[in-house]
Amino acid sequence: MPGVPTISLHDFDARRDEIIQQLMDAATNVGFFALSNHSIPLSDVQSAFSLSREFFALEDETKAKTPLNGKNAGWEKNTQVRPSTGTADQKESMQLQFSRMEGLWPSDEDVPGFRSRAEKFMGQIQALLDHKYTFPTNHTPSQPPRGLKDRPSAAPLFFCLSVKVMECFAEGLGLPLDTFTTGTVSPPGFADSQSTFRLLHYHSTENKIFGPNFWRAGAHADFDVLTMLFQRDGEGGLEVCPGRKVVGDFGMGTEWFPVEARMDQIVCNIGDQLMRWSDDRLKSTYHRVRLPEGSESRGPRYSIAFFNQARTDVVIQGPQKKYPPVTGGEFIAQALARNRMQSAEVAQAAAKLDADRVASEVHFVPTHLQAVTA
Ligand SMILES: O=C(O)CCC(=O)C(=O)O
Ligand SMILES: [Fe+2]
Repeated sequence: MPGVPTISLHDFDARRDEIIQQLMDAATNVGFFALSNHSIPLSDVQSAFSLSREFFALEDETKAKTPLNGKNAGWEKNTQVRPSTGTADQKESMQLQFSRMEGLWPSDEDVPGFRSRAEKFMGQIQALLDHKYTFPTNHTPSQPPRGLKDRPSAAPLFFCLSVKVMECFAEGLGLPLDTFTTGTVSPPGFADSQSTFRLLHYHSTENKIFGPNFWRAGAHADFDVLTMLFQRDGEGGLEVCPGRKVVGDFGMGTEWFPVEARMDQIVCNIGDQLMRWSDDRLKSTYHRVRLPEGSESRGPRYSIAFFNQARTDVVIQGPQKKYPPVTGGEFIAQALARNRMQSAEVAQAAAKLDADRVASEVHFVPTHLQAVTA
């Protein structure tokens, strides 16, 4: 696929140095890459999509029993307005987290086994750290890099996929190996994780006519450390715009590359938190999901995203101290405030220009990454 390299994780331990090099190249130049031969079996990805389809097939009134809360979990439909468009994304989504989910799990009567099925898959992407794996929440980037062999033996870590990849980035940047992993993964008993698992359902566009500025997901960059996205074969539409530094607001007017939709690969992108944590070396990149065009299927599109987020109290600061320190909680709060202001301005301006272009139900609801007060 042009623009977005595919990186194979086969023989991970033996090829670790080569993989780190490839990840660093992709993250530095494109901000996006697809992982093949990763550790998550295809049958488990298929099961996760079955879970998603079972949930979204419920009546809206049933899904509304677990509405999007102020803490970034729950269900929303047609409410996410991107600052880049001023219109609502043509989708519904269900967001889940590792903690603070009281009253937000769909019941077994509505979707049998929803919680255990979701948590099993979430754990395959990002598991909880073993309780012995205790690191200070405030990392000191001046610490010398620690290699794999130096991991304290009393600190075993479940080798889930996101930990593997984030350790590679830490090592590639010359930071302590656990910088982004203990920075994002909570030990048991801690409710400070902000990582978010998001099931997405983009509506069928059969017999629908849209104005010029409607998108399945308007152009945006993610706020997190690392996003991992699962797609179904042939359900395309995701596009990326590499080169954030050289493009104008929201990456408009420059070249967009399609990303192939393959269920056997995981599309990953660097988010704003990792860009800042790396003093801008790794690039958070604009992306969007367009509506079907021409002879393409007008059917629905399902995708699943996992956002690896900095924990609320972890300090994000790069080794060169290019930016002042900020905690994971503050970072999200600031990003949301900016988003909210821009969304409101853009929606207002668009409404003045052409009222029909702004869906009547549009109102701002916090995006998938929301400030969390522990
Ligand atoms: O569904 C997709 O392909 C992308 C979703 C996305 O970019 C997001 O939710 O941040
Ligand atoms: Fe995104």
